[in-house]
This record gives sequence, C-alpha cells and structure tokens, in this order.
Amino acid sequence: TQTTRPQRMLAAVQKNATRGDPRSVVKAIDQFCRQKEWAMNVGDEKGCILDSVVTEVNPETVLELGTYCGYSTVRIASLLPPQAKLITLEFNPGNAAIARQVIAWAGLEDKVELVEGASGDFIPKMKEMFGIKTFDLVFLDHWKDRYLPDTKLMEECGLLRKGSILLADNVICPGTPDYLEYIRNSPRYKSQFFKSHLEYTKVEDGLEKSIFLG
Ligand SMILES: Cc1cc(-c2n[nH]c(CCNC(=O)c3cc(-c4ccc(F)cc4)cc(O)c3O)n2)ccn1
Ligand SMILES: [Mg+2]
Repeated sequence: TQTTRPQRMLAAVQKNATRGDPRSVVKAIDQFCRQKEWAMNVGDEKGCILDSVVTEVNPETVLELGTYCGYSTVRIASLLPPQAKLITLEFNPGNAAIARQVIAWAGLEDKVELVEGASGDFIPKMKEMFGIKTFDLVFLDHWKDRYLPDTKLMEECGLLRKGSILLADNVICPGTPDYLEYIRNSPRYKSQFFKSHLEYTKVEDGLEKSIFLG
C-alpha cells in the first residue's frame, strides 16, 4: 500500500542521517525535499534565520506551534542549553508519529515534549500540563489563520512575559495578514521582518520576529 510523504521523508532520514547527529538529520531532510519531494519544513534558508534567533534568545522554554515532521523541532532543540524544554504541538496524528521518530533519530527526545492536538485546546493547559510559567520563545508555524487568535490566547493565559520572542513562519506565503496587521500595529510588540523565500523555492516569504513588551 502507498506510503505517505512524511513516511518517505523519515525513510530518507534513517537511510542518510547518523543517529544522534541533528545536523545530519536536517541535511537529509533538506536533500530529500530539494531532490525528491517538496514538503512544508521551514527549510534551510529560513532555518538559518531561525537558528540565529534561537542562538540569540538562548531560551529555557520554547513553544513550537506546528511540528509537521520535526525538522524545525530538531533545528531548535539542537541549539538549546542543557536543561531547556521545547514543547511542540502537532494536529495530525500521522505527522506526529513521524516527527517522534525524526526527533528520536536526532537523539533529542529528552529536550522535546510533542503534544498531539489543536493549539486552541492546549495553550490554556500549558501551565498545568508542563509546569511552564512563561515561554521565552514561541515559533508559530501552524495553521496560518490561527496565528492571531493563538497569540491573543497566549497573552490572555499569561504565557508571555516582558521580552518573550514570537517568531512566525510564512507571514508572506501562505500569508498571515491579520496576524501581521495586529502585531505590527500593537504597542505591546516591537516587530522585525526577515525577508526570505518559501522553503525549497524562489517564492517570496519571510519570518516576523516580535518582542512582547509586556
Ligand atoms: C490548529 C493547530 C494546527 C497545528 C499544525 N500542525 N501542523 C501544522 C502545519 C501547518 N503549516 C502549514 O500549513 C504550512 C504550509 C505551507 C505551504 C503549503 C502549500 C503551499 F502551496 C505553500 C506553502 C508552508 C509552510 O511553511 C507551512 O508551515 N499545523 C498544530 C496545532 N494546532
Ligand atoms: Mg511553515
């Protein structure tokens, strides 16, 4: 029976990447997506911007919305300090199952909590489920029409503190116009746009980095 694209991506990781070597996992996925099949990982161009923000913030607590196959989860987790925690939400159970194996292949399972379900249901439960007070960094990479409502939800749940960083993927393609409008005009955020391209293509895209001012 027919395999799924995430299953074929995992096979490429298990064939071409070294267990316990996150960089080789990232390289194997990028090669698969360039040479074989496009997939919605953040990719290497935007991934380098992501890496630089993670390194600059050096977060103890990270929330990733939208795991997919775990590509950005591996990029982020590989840069975290020893006791740091990354919580990542994936809606699709099939993708979550693949992501768990990709994260394990990279040897990063101790730093990552993967939760299956919808952001709107789990954001209000973060404190009680994981004992998290606030997030130092949030990577928004989930359903594009959820970026704005979930940002407002995180504010309401007190999950952001003065200095928390929001980094949003795909603000140009597929696009998150209502989120951009809100975050760029709100006095509670200071935002910066990083121009880039849609993963593995020449299509314009970019990341929006926003600091919560409290
Ligand atoms: C509600 C909720 C949702 C989630 C959740 N889990 N997994 C995701 C993945 C969402 N990601 C995307 O849809 C996405 C799409 C494209 C794209 C596609 C087709 C094109 F033609 C061009 C670009 C490119 C990207 O970079 C993307 O990130 N969301 C998790 C929790 N709660
Ligand atoms: Mg994305």
